[in-house]
Amino acid sequence: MLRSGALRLCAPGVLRGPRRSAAPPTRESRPPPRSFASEVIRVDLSLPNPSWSKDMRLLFDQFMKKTEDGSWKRLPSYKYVSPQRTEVKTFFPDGKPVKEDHMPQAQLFPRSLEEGLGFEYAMFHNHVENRTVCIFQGGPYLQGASGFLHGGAIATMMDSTLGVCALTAGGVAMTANLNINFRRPIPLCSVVVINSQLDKVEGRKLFVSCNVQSVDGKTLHSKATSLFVKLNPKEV
Ligand SMILES: CCCCCCCCCCCC(=O)SCCNC(=O)CCNC(=O)[C@H](O)C(C)(C)COP(=O)(O)OP(=O)(O)OC[C@H]1O[C@@H](n2cnc3c(N)ncnc32)[C@H](O)[C@@H]1OP(=O)(O)O
Repeated sequence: MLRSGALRLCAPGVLRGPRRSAAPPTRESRPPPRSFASEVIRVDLSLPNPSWSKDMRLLFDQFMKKTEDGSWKRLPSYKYVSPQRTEVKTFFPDGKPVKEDHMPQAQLFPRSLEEGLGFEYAMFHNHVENRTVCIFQGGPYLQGASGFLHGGAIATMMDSTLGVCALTAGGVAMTANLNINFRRPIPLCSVVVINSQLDKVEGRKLFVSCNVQSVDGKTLHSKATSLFVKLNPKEV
């Protein structure tokens, strides 16, 4: 009952079509060929698509209005991060470079599922206030308890939002610690707002926090505090 109720919130068409079956991967889900056109690689995925629900579109439009005076910026987002580099230097002296053969398959994890089925999101950043907001619609492939989002999927989006907040303020950094309290479950296919902020900087340490709320702001779904550590400049 709950499950079907939650799924009705999905935009029409999200659960239709070959995606439900064990059909072969679509062109979109296959690793890009080496000659993958750069315009395909550079598709900005933080723009509305047909899988977005009405709530998601309304929120997106509200935040786009906030970008008009320049205080907020929409952050573009891409699936393929470094597709044309054949060998990528890691940030660690003892880290092995990513091998040439793996790079065409490398995708940003939250962008790796098909449209509407996994993570649909857009982020906005306020440079003055050091805040990043993510509007997030979790699709049917992110189910944990029946009808609700998996905690790992929620953690992924919290980490990503906190990461963007920390990275935008401090440069290259990685999550050292992430402390989450899950307070209320998030119905599958519903939309939530992740509000993150930079709380404190101590040397290389960036302390950030966030909460996850329902669109109407009445339900606090989750809260987190996190530490990001800027990578040692000698190692970058
Ligand atoms: C283009 C697309 C973009 C897309 C952007 C998308 C953003 C996505 C973001 C996702 C980010 C991730 O998931 S990252 C993946 C998950 N994270 C990881 O795999 C990181 C693994 N951990 C590490 O590699 C390392 O521990 C580091 C880099 C975090 C820190 O190592 P380090 O550089 O050697 O620094 P270290 O000396 O240990 O610590 C520095 C200071 O931080 C403190 N510190 C370190 N760890 C902790 C800790 N857990 N809790 C408390 N304090 C800590 C130390 O006490 C020290 O304090 P003091 O003595 O100075 O006071």
